[in-house]
Amino acid sequence: MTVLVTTGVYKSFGNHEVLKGIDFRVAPGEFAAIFAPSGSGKTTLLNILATVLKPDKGDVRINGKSVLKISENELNALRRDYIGYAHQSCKMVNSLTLADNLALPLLIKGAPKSESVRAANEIAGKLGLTSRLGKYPFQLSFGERKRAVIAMALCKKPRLAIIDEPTANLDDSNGRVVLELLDEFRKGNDAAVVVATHDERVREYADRVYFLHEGGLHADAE
Ligand SMILES: Nc1ncnc2c1ncn2[C@@H]1O[C@H](COP(=O)(O)OP(=O)(O)OP(=O)(O)O)[C@@H](O)[C@H]1O
Repeated sequence: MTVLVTTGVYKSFGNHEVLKGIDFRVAPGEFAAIFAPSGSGKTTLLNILATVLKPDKGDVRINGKSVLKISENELNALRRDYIGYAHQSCKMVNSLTLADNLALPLLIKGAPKSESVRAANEIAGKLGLTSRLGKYPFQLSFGERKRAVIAMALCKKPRLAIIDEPTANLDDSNGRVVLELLDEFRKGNDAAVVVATHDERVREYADRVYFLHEGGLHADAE
């Protein structure tokens, strides 16, 4: 049983072939780490896994269905209910407080307001953001925004969480808090977690480690 499977995924921009036949899979409860040097196509790959970018060739199957063959409505439902994606750009809604940003994914999923607020408060507590809940995104540090977008990705309890550089912009101790939370999340929810990272500490948590190099995804030889 798998949450996500890609087969033979290719992606080019102009004549620059960035991904050259990516085969990847992740199962429920599994933590997969992709080590990727800057410019190797990490964001391109994560965007494809999260369904926000289409490959030129190959297939991406999520929850048993090819995301290239389902309707736009089904795709939106998949993104809303099944996938939590923390993109490296740390996008938040600038006109909403941190508390409202955190509650938003659950409200969009259709959860009652009380449940959304409770879940937002809970995850803010776990990530040391409680004192920042009333602040707007522009009032947050890079590290706080990083933790906020991870919280937004996880608070709706997706079956598939895709987190770009979970520990970037974080000090050692906050980085460790985030990695522990991701580990607890996948174990507690039988969810698949996929991260792209440069942080060697991620190896302690990952079931599978890959390298993205020259357009190919290679399993760790260790
Ligand atoms: N929309 C686009 N149009 C043209 N070229 C693009 C586009 N998106 C990415 N690229 C190119 O594809 C290559 C891989 O980009 P990508 O953003 O996936 O790299 P990355 O590994 O995430 O890098 P970084 O870690 O520095 O963000 C780069 O050479 C980039 O310039």
